[in-house]
Amino acid sequence: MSVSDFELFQSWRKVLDLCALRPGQAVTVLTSADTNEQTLRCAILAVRDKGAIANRLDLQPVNGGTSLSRDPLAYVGTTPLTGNRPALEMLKASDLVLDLMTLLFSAEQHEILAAGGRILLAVEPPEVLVRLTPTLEDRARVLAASATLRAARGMRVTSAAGTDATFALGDYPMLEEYGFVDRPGRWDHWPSGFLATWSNEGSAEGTIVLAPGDILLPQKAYVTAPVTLRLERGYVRAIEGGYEAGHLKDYMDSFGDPEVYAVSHIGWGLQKKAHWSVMGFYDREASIGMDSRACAGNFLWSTGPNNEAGGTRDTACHIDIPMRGCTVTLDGEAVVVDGVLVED
Ligand SMILES: O=c1ccc(O)c[nH]1
Repeated sequence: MSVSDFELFQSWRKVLDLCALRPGQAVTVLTSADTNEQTLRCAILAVRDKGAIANRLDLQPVNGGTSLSRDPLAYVGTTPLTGNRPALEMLKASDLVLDLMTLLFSAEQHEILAAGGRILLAVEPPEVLVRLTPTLEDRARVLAASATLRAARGMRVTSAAGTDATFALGDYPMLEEYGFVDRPGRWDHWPSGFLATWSNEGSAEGTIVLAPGDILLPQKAYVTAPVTLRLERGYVRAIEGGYEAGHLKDYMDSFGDPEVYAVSHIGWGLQKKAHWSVMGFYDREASIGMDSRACAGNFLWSTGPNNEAGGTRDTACHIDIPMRGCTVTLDGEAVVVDGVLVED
């Protein structure tokens, strides 16, 4: 059900406080055809309430006639900023960009961050934003886990369903998502609360078995029967199973790009306010499924691009796969056991 403007305004104010937005700074709210009007309205009110400048940059949508899904994370890499230098320069000149459109996995996002910009993505429904308003405790939990992951040289994931996969670590930076952007050059996503990195190129090996209840995004599907993915030398080399395996393969093959089968970011959920069940209550297009990506104790892995981590692979197909009931170890030390976070 809906939240009031006042509730969403209050959440925006908390988030902008956590972003250390100061009076007189320039904020650009980036919008397009699918931007939620209430989120936009309350964001601008909160920016003005902080005494900052509130600009809006509305761009024409792209990819709609190419993508097979309306989910903004289903077709990544090209955005309304691609080839749009005037718009890019406005965002690079802003102290804070509130992305209500979705720039994730784009070269333009990197150019803005490299110029010292800050970008906060916020495209979930207003009630999800309010329910998952970030806190300093979320940041503390993500950064503590990040210190452990940064020091690790290997990740192993196992499950009762038959998953046993290994990934070498160390070549890529951390993807620390806690819901606000507290320093220049940082991107984050509200709502979130998870940690990831990329496995060293060519190192992902083993078998991942999706068990009933594991999730495919952007399909927004809980798989109902086992789907087995064979990993060799950093790529998914085979997808075995029933209808859901075929549907996943058909969708990935539709891009006509072998790079879609590369293993992308790997990590685990740390958000205790996020719930596995939420996706089942939403129409497929009503949410991008951040509860599934962030809920504490999941193993979240993905396929496709690595440009977000400074790599050169910018394939447009990105699949996120949050799994339950996994055990995740880093150099032999467990951070998740049977789908439950190991708490210090
Ligand atoms: O916040 C996000 C969302 C999707 C993704 O693949 C990474 N981070």
